[in-house]
Amino acid sequence: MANVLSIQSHVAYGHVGNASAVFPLQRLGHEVWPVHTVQFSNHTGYGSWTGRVFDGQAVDEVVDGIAARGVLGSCDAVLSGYLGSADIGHAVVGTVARVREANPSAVYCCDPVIGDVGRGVFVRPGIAEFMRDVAVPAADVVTPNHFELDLLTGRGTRTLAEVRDAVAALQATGPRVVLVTSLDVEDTPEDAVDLLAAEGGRAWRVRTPELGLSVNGAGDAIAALFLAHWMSSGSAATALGAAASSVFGLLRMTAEAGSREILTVAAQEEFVAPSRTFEVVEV
Ligand SMILES: Nc1ncnc2c1ncn2[C@@H]1O[C@H](COP(=O)(O)OP(=O)(O)O)[C@@H](O)[C@H]1O
Ligand SMILES: Cc1ncc(COP(=O)(O)O)c(C=O)c1O
Ligand SMILES: [Mg+2]
Repeated sequence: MANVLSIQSHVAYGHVGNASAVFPLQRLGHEVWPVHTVQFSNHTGYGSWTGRVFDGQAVDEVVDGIAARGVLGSCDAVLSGYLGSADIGHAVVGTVARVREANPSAVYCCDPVIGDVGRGVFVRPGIAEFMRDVAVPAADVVTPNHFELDLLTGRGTRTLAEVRDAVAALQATGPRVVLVTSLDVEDTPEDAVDLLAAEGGRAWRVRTPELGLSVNGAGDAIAALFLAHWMSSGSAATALGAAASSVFGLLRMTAEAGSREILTVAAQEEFVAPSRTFEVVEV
């Protein structure tokens, strides 16, 4: 079981950021040390929300307090997501350096939350550049969606071969492991969603049905699950299959209930024993 320092947004109502990532990790038996980059009433997909964006100092203060407990050396992973500001991003990367100093085998998983197909870029100016130039190069594992992969690599990938090239280009900047979510390439069927994971010059794909819903927070859940399964199995292929199957189960229940928020709590069995598992194919 791992100790995961999860530095992400928090919402009071609903499930994005830490409010999406923390519980699945706990349900799998991991300890999570959540540090919040923002505290909002609800996710920004609603168009209006209250609450505030914290700053780098606010993140540093909490990490200082954790360090004062003498436990940074037992931190196995840092997970980061929605940042709020580039200043917070610098605090995250500074925290990663502190954790690695205390535990050289700790890993950093960066979910480079920038935007999405359709919605475009939904973070503040400067965040995309910060992700590309600072956070992603510092990471061991990154989990962009297809839109973010293209943006980070300055490409417009349409085929699996182009995606693999872009993933290799991203790996050349630092991260060993890449998970691309919501992959939509030329041979992706209309009614399907692809995901691709790459590690050590190899890549694997999983294909699930596309569900008739559009939700926020699925990316935050899949990044957390992928990291947890990658740490426990040591295999990107295994982690891909497990994370994709769990998130599919979560979203299938969400779609059946017609809920605007993902059913993180009600669908908790899906994190432990997905009701449907999908084949992992090397590509
Ligand atoms: N409408 C959907 N139907 C099926 N699976 C989905 C759907 N939306 C999200 N997912 C699953 O959740 C994963 C993460 O969602 P995604 O939208 O890519 O994350 P993000 O919110 O970071 O953009 C996708 O790769 C896919 O496996
Ligand atoms: C506060 C906050 N955090 C995180 C996210 C990321 O959500 P997703 O997992 O859908 O990328 C969003 C997206 O709306 C958000 O508003
Ligand atoms: Mg995302």
